[in-house]
Amino acid sequence: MDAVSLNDLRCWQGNRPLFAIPHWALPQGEYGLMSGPSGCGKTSLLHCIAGLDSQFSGQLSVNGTALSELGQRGRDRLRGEHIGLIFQDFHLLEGLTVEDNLRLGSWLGGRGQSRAHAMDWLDRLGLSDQARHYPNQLSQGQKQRVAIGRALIHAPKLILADEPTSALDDRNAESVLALLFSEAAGQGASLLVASHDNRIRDQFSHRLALDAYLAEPANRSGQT
Ligand SMILES: Nc1ncnc2c1ncn2[C@@H]1O[C@H](COP(=O)(O)OP(=O)(O)OP(=O)(O)O)[C@@H](O)[C@H]1O
Repeated sequence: MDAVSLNDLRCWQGNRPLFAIPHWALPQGEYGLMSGPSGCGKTSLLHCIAGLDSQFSGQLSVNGTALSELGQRGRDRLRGEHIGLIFQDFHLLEGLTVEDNLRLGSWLGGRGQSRAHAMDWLDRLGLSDQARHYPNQLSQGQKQRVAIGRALIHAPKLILADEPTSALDDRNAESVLALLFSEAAGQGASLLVASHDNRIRDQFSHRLALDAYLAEPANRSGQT
């Protein structure tokens, strides 16, 4: 079974078609990179896969479940239980400490909100000293790590990461990517990263280049 399967998938923003993908799949347990220029629709597609956006037609399946057959509540449940989404702008809750952002992620994912579990994660993320800090007291790299921890603390089977390295220098980009790979491997999860960061391209064996499928100019075909 594939972690993500797209067939004859068309996505829109409002009335504007973004792209049409004849077929693409990410096998379970593997790592994929979705690339394409700014504004081509990478975030839109990640949000469709996560069940946050339903502006698509065709078939989009996550771990064998067709999203079009689920209502909003079913998509929310699928995301809560099986998907970890790392937003491009982190979306950390500014009024909560780092520790409480993680505990909230654990609770939303149905894993309770144990302090020990959150502290264990903060240790793995190298953020134990920042447990009582608020997001506005963190660097970009630290915020990225909190966002990763919050998305992964409930052990999702599919990890979706939106531009996780683009705002980071080489050293931080490398360490964030290493963290994503090691956590995905440790949890037996599949990983789909959306990025136009060419530094990370060669590290993925499965690639979806959205440039090949843009609605305008006319579609070309091709899976890289
Ligand atoms: N809420 C929205 N309302 C209207 N248009 C939107 C909205 N969100 C995105 N768009 C438009 O949809 C298109 C795709 O946006 P999207 O954010 O998915 O692209 P992207 O490839 O992720 O871009 P980037 O690499 O810059 O993050 C863009 O042209 C954008 O302007």
